Amino acid sequence: MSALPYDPARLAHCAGELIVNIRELSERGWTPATSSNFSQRMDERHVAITVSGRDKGRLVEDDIMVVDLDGRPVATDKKSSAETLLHTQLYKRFPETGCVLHTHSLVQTVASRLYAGAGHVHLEGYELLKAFTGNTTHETAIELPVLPNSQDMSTLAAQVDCLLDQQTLWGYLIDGHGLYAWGRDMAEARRHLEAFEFLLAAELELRKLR
Ligand SMILES: CSCCC(=O)C(=O)COP(=O)(O)O
Ligand SMILES: [Zn+2]
Repeated sequence: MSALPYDPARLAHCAGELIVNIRELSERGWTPATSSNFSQRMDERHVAITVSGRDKGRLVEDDIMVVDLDGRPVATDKKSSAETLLHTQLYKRFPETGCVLHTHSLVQTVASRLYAGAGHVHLEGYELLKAFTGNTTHETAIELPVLPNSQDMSTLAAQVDCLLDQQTLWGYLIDGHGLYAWGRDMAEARRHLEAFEFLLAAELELRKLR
């Protein structure tokens, strides 16, 4: 009988799924220099999340820890991601959210710089917009928000909350920093992350050609 407030088998399952997926994203160069962080919901009150400062391409099971929905470590003295609050705010707000992925690819970072002034990236007319849950046609548009960066996670989380009050979102950029994307499970969050990456790359390519 475990004295832990969560199911350790569920943590092991989440850690396994996170590590495999993070390694694949890392191999694409999306997690340079220990950047990026990742999480999965374990149950109504617990989230499995990456430990802060680890090389995300070389994670082992011990690099995944548990926090509650307020971002407090549970039954561990490990330090969770510096950006834990940006994950837990989504789990707290949306019971259906099952996975949050944050990466620092070159495309995401360059796009965040170029579109910070506008405050969003307008993505329209692409077949790949159908990768976002809820979209059934290319004849649609998405405004991907670009938030000013901050070392104060409460400031950033408040800005995200403001956006979520106004619109349905599957992701946002932070200026000079990277991309957050999420979904109901790993497969959906990854599809959203990969779609944003592709669409941002397409927009950057078009800007070069125009
Ligand atoms: C060296 S990257 C700076 C921090 C960051 O943006 C990031 O994504 C990684 O932080 P963590 O604490 O989750 O390792
Ligand atoms: Zn980051």
